[in-house]
Amino acid sequence: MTNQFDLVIRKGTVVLREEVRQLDIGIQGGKIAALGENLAYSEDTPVYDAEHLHIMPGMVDAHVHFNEPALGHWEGFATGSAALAAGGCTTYIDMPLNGVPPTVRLSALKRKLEAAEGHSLVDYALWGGLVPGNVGNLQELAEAGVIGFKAFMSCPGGEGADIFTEVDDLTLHEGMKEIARLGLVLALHAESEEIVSKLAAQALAEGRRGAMDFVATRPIAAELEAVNRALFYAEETGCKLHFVHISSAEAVQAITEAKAKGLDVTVETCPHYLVLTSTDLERLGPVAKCAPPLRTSQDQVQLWAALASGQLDILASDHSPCPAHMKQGDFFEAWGGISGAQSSLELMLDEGHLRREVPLPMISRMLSLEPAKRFGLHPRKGEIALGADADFALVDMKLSYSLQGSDLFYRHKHSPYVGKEFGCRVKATYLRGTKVYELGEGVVEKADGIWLRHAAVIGGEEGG
Ligand SMILES: NC(=O)N[C@H]1NC(=O)NC1=O
Ligand SMILES: [Zn+2]
Repeated sequence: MTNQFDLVIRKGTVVLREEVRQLDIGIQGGKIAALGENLAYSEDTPVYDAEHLHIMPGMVDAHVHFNEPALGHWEGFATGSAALAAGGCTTYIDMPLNGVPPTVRLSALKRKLEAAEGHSLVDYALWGGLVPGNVGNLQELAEAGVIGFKAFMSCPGGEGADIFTEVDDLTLHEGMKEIARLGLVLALHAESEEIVSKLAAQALAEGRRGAMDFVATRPIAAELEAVNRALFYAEETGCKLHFVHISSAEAVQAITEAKAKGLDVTVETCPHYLVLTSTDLERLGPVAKCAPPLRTSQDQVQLWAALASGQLDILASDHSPCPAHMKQGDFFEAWGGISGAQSSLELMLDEGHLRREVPLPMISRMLSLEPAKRFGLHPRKGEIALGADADFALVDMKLSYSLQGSDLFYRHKHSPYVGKEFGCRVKATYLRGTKVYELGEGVVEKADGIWLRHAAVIGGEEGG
């Protein structure tokens, strides 16, 4: 019997949840309709020959900052999602800050959705924000379809009168109670404002403005203190937590212990903490400035060990772009945020799998499955399985290249990875069975990405 498929991706090395197998993938109506060793299909079926390629689930990047509305000249949905498509990412979750207004009330969510609609090349979900004064707005945001809330425990920086501000402890506590009631996850940027602001003031007063001076103002202790404080409130309130961009094995350990105690908490790190160090910050300049900052190579070894032992749940880019001129000047004035989203999957395959032999299903779990599950996008997104969306990154694991600025699809073509040698490369990306990127051809023109709401809250319906 032959099946009728819209497309067959033939003989790729497919990264499944627990194993890697050479399989054909039959796609019908944008979904994975068949997975098998020798699928039968009619002669006129379009076929993509993937015999020398690995097929990963499209990355689900739970942490990007696209700057619309209002700051689209930093990065917009069109350019940001094009970069993601080129990097093998098929779903992203946009953070509630670095656009104006920040996504902290329903009217702002509507502005965000208007900016995104018709401009995103891949699918997206949205975070709402928790800030002082908006605990009463969380319910309307949850009902409208945000997948969770994000709060900062240290000052986020940014522009505009309607700025995203860090939470005080009371807001954090009250917010957690409300978010627990709503059943969603609170994502936290965990650095102690008390510690980092005082250290920064001291450094500036003493005229210390270099890379290492900046790093010293945001020590691991500041991360660990904030993590422990938040865990205390989580235990009090029953709120589910997700710690974004954790930079130290010490903080990962504290979170692991909290999990063992039964707290519902997950931890994310970003490729830049695994690939770059504070020495690279000195060498590269503010293009590699982020918060928490890059750590030492010894810290990085420990973070890899934490990853290898299965203590990390999610890998996300924390793509926080800005115009190039904002990455000039001294380390305290320059924008804090790395443009890296296009490279996340390649970085993890290259540095994690090719160089350190982390198994592919494990990498894929952190890039795709866990974020999809944690934020209500699974089973539609996150893995290569029957019935799921046909979202794939097709990767040539032997194609090495040196990343050039001209390869980048960002609005501003700077990244700390320009000049880096990669041992593998994304060859093509498929979103719901449609090719959205192919190496050499670039990205498609048509922006067919749709807004995804939280599956458990809305029943898996896409928005509109
Ligand atoms: N405002 C903002 O995007 N901040 C992000 N940048 C960064 O390096 N860490 C962050 O949390
Ligand atoms: Zn961020």
